Amino acid sequence: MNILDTIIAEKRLEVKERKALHTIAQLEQTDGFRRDTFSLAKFLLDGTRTGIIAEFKRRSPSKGVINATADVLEVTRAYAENGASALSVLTDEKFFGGSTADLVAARVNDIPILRKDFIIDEYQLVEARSMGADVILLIAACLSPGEVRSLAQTAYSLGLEVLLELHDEAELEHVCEFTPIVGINNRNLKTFTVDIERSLVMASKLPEDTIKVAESGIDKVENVQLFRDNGFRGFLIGEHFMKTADPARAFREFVADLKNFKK
Ligand SMILES: O=C(O)c1ccccc1NCC(=O)[C@H](O)[C@H](O)COP(=O)(O)O
Repeated sequence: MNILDTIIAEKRLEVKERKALHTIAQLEQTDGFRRDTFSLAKFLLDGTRTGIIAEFKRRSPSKGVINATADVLEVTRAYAENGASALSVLTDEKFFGGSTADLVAARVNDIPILRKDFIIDEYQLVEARSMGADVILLIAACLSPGEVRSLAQTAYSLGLEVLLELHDEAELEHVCEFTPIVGINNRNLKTFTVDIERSLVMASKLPEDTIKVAESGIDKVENVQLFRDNGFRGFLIGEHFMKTADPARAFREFVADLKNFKK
């Protein structure tokens, strides 16, 4: 069993437990359902921001503890105020040290928030809306094409957008009319190897009007520029900021370098 299989097996148990705590009807009564959601597609396409989807990630299966002390409010505010197009907030506790509370805290920011978790059940979509998310992640490596289609359609009916994550050519069959935003994960989630070229290889294989997002292993402004040159509008970056003692500062410096690089 690889790490992704382990995470999904745990997630099935977790979702079962969470369903016993709150019914869907109860979640639908929460504040999250009374707000208008922000559109990730619009924020990525409008060109006034960096395209960076800045991630708040405390730890990961591949790296262990990344940052044990970072404050979610301070870091996500700095991301939002300095040009992030969206936030990605881990809500998985067991493997990433995230929580619902982290996403709720980040909701003070007026930019789209991706609930970064392992979505396998419609109940998690209702939870995502309830906690204040605007976008959910669907990972092709742990869902069938039919499951992606069904979950994505339900997400849109709840006012949520979808970031569909692919890694290789075999997963292209997961793309459907409900997944206009597609991320290419440069990290193989089964082996943890990172190959920044993955996004480039996959770019030309996606439908032409896809809003393309490069994910993982991005630690240089040169990477972002190369992805931009190849038609990418979004860049999901976590560890490069979170591994430092001051992720807010690391983000500001990265954005400044990116602006200078363009000149
Ligand atoms: O990062 C891991 O170890 C991992 C393991 C299993 C499933 C998912 C995993 N990571 C999720 C991601 O791909 C990243 O959090 C995201 O793309 C940001 O990547 P990075 O900039 O390299 O932190």
